[in-house]
Amino acid sequence: MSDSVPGITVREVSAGYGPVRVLDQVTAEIPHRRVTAILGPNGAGKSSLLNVIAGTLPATSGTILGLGPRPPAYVPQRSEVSDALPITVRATVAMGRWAHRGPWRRLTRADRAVIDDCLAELGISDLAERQLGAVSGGQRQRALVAQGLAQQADLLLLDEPAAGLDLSARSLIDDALRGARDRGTTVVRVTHDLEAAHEADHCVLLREGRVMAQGDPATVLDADTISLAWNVPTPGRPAARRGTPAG
Ligand SMILES: Nc1ncnc2c1ncn2[C@@H]1O[C@H](COP(=O)(O)OP(=O)(O)OP(=O)(O)O)[C@@H](O)[C@H]1O
Repeated sequence: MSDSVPGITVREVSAGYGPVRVLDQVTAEIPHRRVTAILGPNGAGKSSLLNVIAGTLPATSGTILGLGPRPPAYVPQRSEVSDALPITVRATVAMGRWAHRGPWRRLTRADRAVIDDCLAELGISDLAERQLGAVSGGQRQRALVAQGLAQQADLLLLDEPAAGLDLSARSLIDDALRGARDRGTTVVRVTHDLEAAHEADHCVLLREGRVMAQGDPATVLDADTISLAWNVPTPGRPAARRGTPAG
């Protein structure tokens, strides 16, 4: 990796909900100024790990090293955002500037330029004056990603930003995340999509609250690892059995 700046280190982090532990001694590297995909089967703990990094789910043990002084931008799953909010698409994206301005301060010309750029980057400029509740789910999702980008944070965390989107919307989001990376942002996205994980610079594969593998997606995501993680058969071979040690 050409970048010598240290990334974020998740060190032996455990976390859960009440007495239930859903992350168990997770140790992972998040390289600086790269796109990292967190992937794994349903319930593996992906969102929980993202929330621990975001600081919204406390770790019961372990530490996160290398977080900068500025708060991260966090883009929630679409399902967590009400579509009944009486707010336009533009105002939704403009909220991303609050981190810089506070909610009641007037937007500057520079803020408006950032908002316009983010709307354009996600292909939703023509929807800017529509109510958030009056655009499609996929368009709303893009507005949330645009809001995250508009924060211009050092660390951008996204929980399944492309879930349920069509091919062209997915590729807009992939391009936008790579653009943010190229401008110096560290991007972490939760995904179910193996293709999106392959597009990332780095991946962390979780299963049952533990890191199963991490590193370069082309190396990590081989057919045997995928088969073991999701408990599905490798083509031409019987399914790997749950809990069976590799090899
Ligand atoms: N608020 C909560 N209260 C109690 N348990 C929770 C809560 N949120 C998640 N869990 C549990 O924690 C575990 C990990 O959930 P998490 O959402 O982190 O997994 P995930 O890998 O993101 O799953 P998915 O792919 O289904 O979105 C699951 O067993 C889930 O049921």
